[in-house]
Amino acid sequence: METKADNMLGVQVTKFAVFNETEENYHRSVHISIVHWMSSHIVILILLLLMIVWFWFFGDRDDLAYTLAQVNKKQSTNESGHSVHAHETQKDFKHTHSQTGYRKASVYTSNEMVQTENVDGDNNVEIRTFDECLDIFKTQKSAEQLNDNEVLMLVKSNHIKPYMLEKCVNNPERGVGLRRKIIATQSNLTEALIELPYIGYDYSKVLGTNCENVIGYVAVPVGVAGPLLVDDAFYQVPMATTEGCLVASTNRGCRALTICGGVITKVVDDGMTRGPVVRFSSVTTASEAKMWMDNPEKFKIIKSAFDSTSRFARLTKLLVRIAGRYLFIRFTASTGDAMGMNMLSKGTEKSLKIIGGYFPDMEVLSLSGNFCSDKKPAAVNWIEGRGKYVVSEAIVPSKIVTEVLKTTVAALVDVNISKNLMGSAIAGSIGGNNAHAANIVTAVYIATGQDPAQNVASSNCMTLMEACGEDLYVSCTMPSVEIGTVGGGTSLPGQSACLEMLGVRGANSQTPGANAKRLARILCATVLAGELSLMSALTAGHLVKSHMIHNRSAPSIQNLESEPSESNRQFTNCVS
Ligand SMILES: CC(C)(COP(=O)([O-])OP(=O)([O-])OC[C@H]1O[C@@H](n2cnc3c(N)ncnc32)[C@H](O)[C@@H]1OP(=O)([O-])[O-])[C@@H](O)C(=O)NCCC(=O)NCCSC(=O)C[C@@](C)(O)CC(=O)[O-]
Ligand SMILES: NC(=O)C1=CN([C@@H]2O[C@H](COP(=O)(O)OP(=O)(O)OC[C@H]3O[C@@H](n4cnc5c(N)ncnc54)[C@H](OP(=O)(O)O)[C@@H]3O)[C@@H](O)[C@H]2O)C=CC1
Repeated sequence: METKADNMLGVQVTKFAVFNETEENYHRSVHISIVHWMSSHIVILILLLLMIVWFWFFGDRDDLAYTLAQVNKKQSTNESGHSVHAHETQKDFKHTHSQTGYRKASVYTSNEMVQTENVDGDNNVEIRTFDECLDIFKTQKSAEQLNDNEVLMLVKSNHIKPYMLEKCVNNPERGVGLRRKIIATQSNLTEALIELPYIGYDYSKVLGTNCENVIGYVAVPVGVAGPLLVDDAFYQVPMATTEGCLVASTNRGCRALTICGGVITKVVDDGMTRGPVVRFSSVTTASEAKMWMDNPEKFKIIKSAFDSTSRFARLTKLLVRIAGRYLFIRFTASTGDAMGMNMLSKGTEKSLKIIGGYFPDMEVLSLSGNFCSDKKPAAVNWIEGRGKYVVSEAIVPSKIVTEVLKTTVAALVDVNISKNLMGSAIAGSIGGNNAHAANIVTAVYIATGQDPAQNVASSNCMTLMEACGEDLYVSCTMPSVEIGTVGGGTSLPGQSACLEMLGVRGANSQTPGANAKRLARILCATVLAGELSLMSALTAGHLVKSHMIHNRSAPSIQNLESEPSESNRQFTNCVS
């Protein structure tokens, strides 16, 4: 018979309860167990030391730092009953390996990312008096020398605005961490924030450019579609998405297009727009002002004011519409490599001041009067264009249509007419004569730091398919691609890496605007790839099957269903 008992060291001591066992025998068995326990731990320690030495010389030290931090964390969790102060641990990572702060952040477990477990600050750190802290803050004009508790005290007393924390402590990441503590306490969000990472991001690039009141960042997976042959150059196109199947599909389109000799693209027009609304005292002065602005000589006066606001923005056109005593003036300008919305706003404001000098009764109601039209569905962008006006085309041999796309030329042409032309007409669509241009536009926009809200007009697209002998002629026309390689989110670390992949990062020093145009061409060619693949899947009846495989096999989704359907089970089994 055998029983087990736990001793104080946590070692399980096996005690043989024999009826005639003596006290001495029992003590001997305890000693033997302790010696066994110690020797096995010594062996583990030696192995650990050998691993450290190996990693130090041959391995990725960053991973080693991570492993050691895990061990430390476990120890301190055991000792204190709660997790270690993650901030310190992760700060060490950043110093160990400059590039890894960013990389490691994505593999932190929930507990390592949490900055809110001690929401009132560090209780072990001494706090100076309120007056002392305020005096330091005021004389140094900075809260850098104050500890977290002291900074939080000044926030509570309204001496530091929570949205100014980064500036006040002169440390963007510390500022973000402090803000998380504040909102965790105020709004009881400690648990909610656990899985929102914030460590290891270069917030110095964000401040004043991309986001305010920052509490972290959301990671989006980036897939790659390619190689795609566009105008005799090969590209690997980054796509940030959470829609399983989208990258696979675009990749299939890229494969078909690249085998068949690639895509030809052209940018046929280029001009970002801003359309203010102004009001006059009567239709008489409003119409006089319209005629004045339509006069090419007067246009020169407006242009000179507009162009003075930027080294790159150049006014090319004015489109003036009258509605009673209101005028809607659509300013169009080329904007170099920038998408150009800030530039257009700046130039338009200056121009309106000049126009106001000639028409004193003109009242500027709003710098944006929705005639631009930015981030809203509008026919004006479809008809007049906005940003880059791009077209792409390819001829796909019938053999590739059959072998790579698993369909036929006739079926594609047929479904393109009934779905993308007739179906969109029936739906009353404007700019939506396509299958899923928005899918590709949005994924590339998120990856490359474009303004994702501009997927509205940027996704305007007409997909055309025709039989060309036995082969397929396919084209995409996109009149309003709002895109840039400088400004906005394009200089953030991950986003600029994606632009670099395409060879279009930043400003083109020789020909300003060439990088943005190239990016627009690559986008239009990638849309063509996406259109080709989805249209093929639809004609072949493969849409649902492929989404069950690529879009629904994560365990998290399966757990949502108590009883998986027969088809789900079938496809999940297929994948595993
Ligand atoms: C999923 C496929 C591509 C399978 O398509 P398939 O032909 O069965 O795949 P395959 O295994 O024969 O591979 C063919 C090629 O596809 C690519 N490919 C294949 N698998 C992968 C993968 N895992 N990762 C990367 N690339 C992949 C790859 O290029 C591969 O070539 P290979 O390199 O093997 O020689 C196909 O069924 C498909 O394209 N389905 C359509 C899915 C789609 O386009 N979804 C988009 C979203 S739908 C939507 O949101 C819009 C909608 C539908 O509502 C709009 C509307 O109203 O129309
Ligand atoms: N204000 C608004 O109405 C709206 C703003 N936005 C936001 O606007 C931002 C984008 O504005 P945008 O005007 O594109 O960018 P920016 O505001 O960043 O302006 C671009 C800056 O880059 C400079 N620059 C340097 N090299 C070049 C080059 N080769 N080509 C063009 N510019 C160059 C420009 O110089 P210079 O100073 O000489 O012009 C300018 O200062 C995004 O964050 C977007 O989300 C979006 C919609 C509306």
